[in-house]
Amino acid sequence: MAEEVDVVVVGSCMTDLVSQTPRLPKAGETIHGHKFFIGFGGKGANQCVQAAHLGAKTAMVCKVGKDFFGSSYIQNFKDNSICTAFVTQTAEAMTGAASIIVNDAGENAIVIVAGANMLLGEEELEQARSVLTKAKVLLCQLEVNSHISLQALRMARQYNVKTIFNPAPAIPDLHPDFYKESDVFCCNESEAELLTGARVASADDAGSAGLELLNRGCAAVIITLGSQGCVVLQTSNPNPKHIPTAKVTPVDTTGAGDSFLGALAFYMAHYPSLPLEEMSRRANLVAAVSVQSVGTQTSYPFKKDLAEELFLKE
Ligand SMILES: Nc1ncnc2c1ncn2[C@@H]1O[C@H](COP(=O)(O)OP(=O)(O)OP(=O)(O)O)[C@@H](O)[C@H]1O
Repeated sequence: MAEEVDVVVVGSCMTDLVSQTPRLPKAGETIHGHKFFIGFGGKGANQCVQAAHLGAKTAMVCKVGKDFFGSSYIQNFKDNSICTAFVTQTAEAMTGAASIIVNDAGENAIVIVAGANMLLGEEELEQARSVLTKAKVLLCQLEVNSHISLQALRMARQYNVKTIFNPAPAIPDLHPDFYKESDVFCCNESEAELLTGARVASADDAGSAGLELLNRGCAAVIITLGSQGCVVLQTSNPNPKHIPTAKVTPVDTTGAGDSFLGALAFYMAHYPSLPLEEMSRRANLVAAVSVQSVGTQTSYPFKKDLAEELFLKE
């Protein structure tokens, strides 16, 4: 099993509990909503699911609660052909959950309880060592303890596994080694702003912020720009390259960034000789499909839904 995995994600799982209401309740108030649904989310799991939908052999290293949500999440991974050998269940905390209220105007109020995600520890990383050090790509974010993400990146790098780090949700005092351990450091505009202190409102701004991040020691930087696609910079070619995405009518952009990252991991694992700009162009097009339907993981396209040109060797 371990030898077969292309993409390993060390990261989070969250159950989204979504209520749709006419308006957001005030403190102490009870109101009636008109719809409730449960979704599978969490940045780590989302990215893993997108990579799997494109055909990558994936494994998730994460922790869920010994509860109904944790067991359902494990089944969700299995349904998406993701290896669950390194998904552990704990009785010490509940599965991570996001309680989301969305009003008719599309505004929301969200409470996230990271729960079991924060209990993912060094022991679980050690148990996953065999798979993590033999994979082609490791993908990490910041929805688990940051020292676990950093340790996973270090472990992968020692074995020449390509690393993608997504500093989300962003923290202002990011450990400097995160840059050095990243083959690709990929963030969105607001994360780039927080990390550099500079405003990022255009592709040009993203180029300048990207250069600053690149100078902190990563091999490449990608800043995603929503409907404007992304900007790519590499130490081998530090001139920022703006890569536009498809012009589409978005229906729900939730999780677009995770779709992009999952797709990028797939391309780095399956087509390692493609230039990073070309991988980013294709990841843009995959994410552009995801914004055209509702939901997060449920909006992520499969290989069969996409143009053949996205799977050409060059
Ligand atoms: N309106 C859009 N039209 C086309 N592509 C889009 C659109 N929004 C997002 N994308 C695609 O998704 C990628 C990631 O989007 P974005 O930069 O908004 O990430 P994000 O802010 O992390 O998203 P989210 O927080 O919603 O997951 C973009 O680089 C682009 O390829």
